[in-house]
Amino acid sequence: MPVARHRALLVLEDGRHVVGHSFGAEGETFGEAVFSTGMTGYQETLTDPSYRNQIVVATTPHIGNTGWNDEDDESSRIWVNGYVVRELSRIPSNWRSRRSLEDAMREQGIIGISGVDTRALTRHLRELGAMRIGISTTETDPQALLERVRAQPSMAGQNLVEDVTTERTYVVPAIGEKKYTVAAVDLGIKSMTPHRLAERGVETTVFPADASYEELMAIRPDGVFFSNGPGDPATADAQVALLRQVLAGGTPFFGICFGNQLFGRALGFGTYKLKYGHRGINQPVKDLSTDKVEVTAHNHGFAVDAPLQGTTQTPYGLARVSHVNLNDDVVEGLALDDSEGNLKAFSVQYHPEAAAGPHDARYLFDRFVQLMEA
Ligand SMILES: NC(=O)CC[C@H](N)C(=O)O
Repeated sequence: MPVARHRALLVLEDGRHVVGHSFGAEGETFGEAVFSTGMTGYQETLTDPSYRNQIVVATTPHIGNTGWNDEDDESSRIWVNGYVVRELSRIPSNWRSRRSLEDAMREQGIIGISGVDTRALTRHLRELGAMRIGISTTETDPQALLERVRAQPSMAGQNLVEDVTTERTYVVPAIGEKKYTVAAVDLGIKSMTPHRLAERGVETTVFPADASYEELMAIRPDGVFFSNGPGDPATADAQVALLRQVLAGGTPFFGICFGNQLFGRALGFGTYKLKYGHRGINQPVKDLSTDKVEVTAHNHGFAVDAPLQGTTQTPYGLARVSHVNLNDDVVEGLALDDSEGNLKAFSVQYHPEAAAGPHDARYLFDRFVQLMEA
């Protein structure tokens, strides 16, 4: 049955506007417009806390085909501030589906707009860079909405860790025999990450982002993990200070995405905002230690500024870039070696946990386990 749809208005901060159809909740919403090229995995994308204060534009023209299930959420809720699609599937069909994408969005108050040429919008964002966006199902005047879009803060300078981190410490048990204990700092963690560790015999204790070094060490961890997360890494000084204590103490460390950016800052490198970021599940990354290329899942708008070649002396050891993006040479991984050349700590900018795939980068969890073993 075709649904009669209300009008929705989308306005970008440069004044470009599009009229489409409302889906999900009604009202008005703002954020940073970012495009994702993943053809699958919208449920994982929408529930990724790293998308806090962002409105996702799906380049894939047909979204919602497999509905919404009870298993694939990456966290307790949808985090995006809005969703922009070309065409919404009218009949979701999958054996695991429990409700439609639209029902899930409506239940959680998330505003969507369909009927938008999202490929044209993406080309525009690629040319001009990520920008602020507003969607409204109540406003009809683009100029009025534009003024409210321009009154929003930009993503640079936003600290969003407190919005997404867990209030209480919790434990994700190992699957099968427990071999290692990891202290994970939740900066916006996705549930697949402790799961990948659990599959390898790791029990993960997930801590709030304001946990102290003493609290982490109280569980006598074999390794410390810093998760992905939303916002500007330059605002997370407290967690950078915590990470420096971990590095000085010598506990093996692994970081993903935001965790990679904070590792970079802890080592003395800077971070900067990319023009439009990497979001999708087909980004080619080269592991500089093996020269192997892996196809990887990404969601980042910031990156670490570090020399691609050579090593950098830091108070914690010798730092080097371990992975690089083959599309644009962006730093995709960092490693820290001790004076004997043994790995002490490492991180990647992309997502080896990749719930929606691809799985090329899963070896990184094995690398973390090997590091704890050593
Ligand atoms: N997925 C993430 O951890 C994102 C990190 C950071 N918020 C960025 O946009 O680059």
